[in-house]
Parts: sequence; C-alpha cells; structure tokens
Amino acid sequence: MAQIRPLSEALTGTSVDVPAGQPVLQVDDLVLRFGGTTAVGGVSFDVQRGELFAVIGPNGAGKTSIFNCLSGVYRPQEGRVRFLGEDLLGLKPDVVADRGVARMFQNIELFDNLTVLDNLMLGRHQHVGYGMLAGMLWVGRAKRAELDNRRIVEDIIDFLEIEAFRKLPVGMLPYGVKKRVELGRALAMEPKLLLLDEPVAGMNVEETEDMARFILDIRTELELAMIMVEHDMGLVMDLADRILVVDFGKPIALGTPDVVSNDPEVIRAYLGEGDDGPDLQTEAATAAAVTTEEAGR
Ligand SMILES: Nc1ncnc2c1ncn2[C@@H]1O[C@H](COP(=O)(O)OP(=O)(O)OP(=O)(O)O)[C@@H](O)[C@H]1O
Repeated sequence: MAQIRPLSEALTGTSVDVPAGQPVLQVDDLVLRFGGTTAVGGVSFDVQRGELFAVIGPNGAGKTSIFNCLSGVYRPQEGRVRFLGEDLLGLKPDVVADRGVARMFQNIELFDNLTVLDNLMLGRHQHVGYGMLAGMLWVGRAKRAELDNRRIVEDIIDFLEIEAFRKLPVGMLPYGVKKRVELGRALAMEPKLLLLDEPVAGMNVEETEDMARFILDIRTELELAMIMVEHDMGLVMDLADRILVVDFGKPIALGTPDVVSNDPEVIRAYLGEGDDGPDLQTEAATAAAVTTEEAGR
C-alpha cells in the first residue's frame, strides 16, 4: 500500500506563485442588482495567500451573491475581480473552476448513488490530461493519469479521515461525513482559491470542531487562500484572519475579528436581527482566550 503523503505533496497544484504583497484575489467595487434589489452594492476586498477570509452579515445581506459572482454563476453589472493577476468576471463557472477556484457548496452537491471514492474522482476530471480513445483503451497516459488521480484522491480520503466510508454510496452517509466529502471534492480539484459556503451549517458541536480542524490544517499545509461564508460566529471569530461584514449588500466593516466585533455599526446590524442575534464581542473574546490558551500549551 502506498504511504500516506502530506497534503502539500499530494496537491502540488494548489501552490501559487504570487510576488510578495500581491493578493491571490482582488475584488474591486462589485455591484450586482436584481431589478430594484441591490444584492451587492460596491464591495471591495483582497485575499492573500494562506489567508482565511470570512464574509459575514445578516440574512439576505448579499454573501451568497458575492460567492456567485466570484464563481461565475452571476455576472455583476459593475466591478472587477482579478484572480492571480487575470480577470475572472464574465467567465463561465466551469472555466472559473479550471482556473483554480473551487467551491464547497452549502447544499452538498455530490452524487448520492456514487461512492465517496467515485465522487472525489469526479473532482479530478479537469486533471485527466488524455484523449477519449486512450481513456477507453486504458493505455499509456490515460492509465498513468488515472493511477495518479486515484492516489491523490486516496490521500485526500486519509486527510479527511473518511477511509471507513470510501466504498459506500454518499447517499447512505451521515450529514457531517457528507460535508467532509464535499470538502474533499473541492480539494480534489487542486484549487488555488477555496470558497467555503457555510461549511458547518447544520452540524453538531463535534462535527463543527472536526471541520474547523480540517480547515485550519488546509490553511497550514497548503497555504491555500480561502473565503468562508458562515453564520456560526464562534467559528468565524475563532478561525478567520480577516472578516468583511456586509449588510443590505453594502460593506460596513473589514478587519481582524477583534476590530470587526467591536465596530458599532456591525453590532447594530447584528442586534437589529433581534435578541437571538450573536453576541460578537463575547464570541471574539472567547476565540481570543482559546487562542491564548493554545499558545501557552
Ligand atoms: N436570483 C435572485 N433573484 C432576485 N433576487 C435575488 C437573487 N439572489 C439573491 N437575491 C436577493 O439579493 C439579496 C442578497 O441575497 P443573498 O442570498 O446573496 O444573501 P445572503 O447574505 O447570502 O443571505 P443568507 O444568509 O440568508 O443566505 C436578497 O435580497 C435576495 O433576496
């Protein structure tokens, strides 16, 4: 059996070669309207290599619309998106994915009847690199590429600790494991930017902690740039390097968890959600205390 490789050796395609100080992604003045509704109203931010960047905001604030603009689902009326120095806007979702932007979907987009292994192999489809005839005859480059892809997928399965489920149809799996497979499918694409769309939505505490650990390991091992949209404020305050807060499509704050959670406008936007809204300052203080405690260990 092949030895387990560190993720950085398995997924070499994720490494980016950006000059110091240059962002992986640069978003300028993005505007997206649906008739009279401005879903995204002048949003700008950048994401650096190895950065976990979060976008938060109350329901309907425009977070999903921003993701849809980045991944080519929507074409914004105004603005510019530069990814590794090239324009991304106007490209179709499959072309955006081929350029290196993968998305882990909130509503898991896997094939329920296929096994974990086959779902992850589908994530490799843009890396096949051989013609149809060679593929059908299982010769030469096709055979080599298939074996390479298989090995990469097995490494991802090991990394995500889902070996026990590899031959099972995804439809049979518990929700938390499905979300891990969804993350694995996105990783299998060897992205240079990973979009995490509510990665812990619907998860219990233990599943959330596991997912948080995988996200942190991905950042450390691959130095991957990631953008996360998430309602779990504890997770966001704990993991994110920087946070963009949007409300009614407009950016209202951008900065570290500490800065953002003390911003009066952000507190107002969240308190406006009612008594059940998250207490951002408590979440940020708890996250800081945990980080300090971990550093002292
Ligand atoms: N396809 C669409 N057609 C019309 N309006 C839309 C469409 N998609 C989003 N909107 C509107 O744009 C605004 C922003 O929606 P969006 O889904 O981006 O918010 P969100 O912050 O992701 O919300 P949530 O946290 O509830 O998922 C909302 O007013 C929404 O109704």
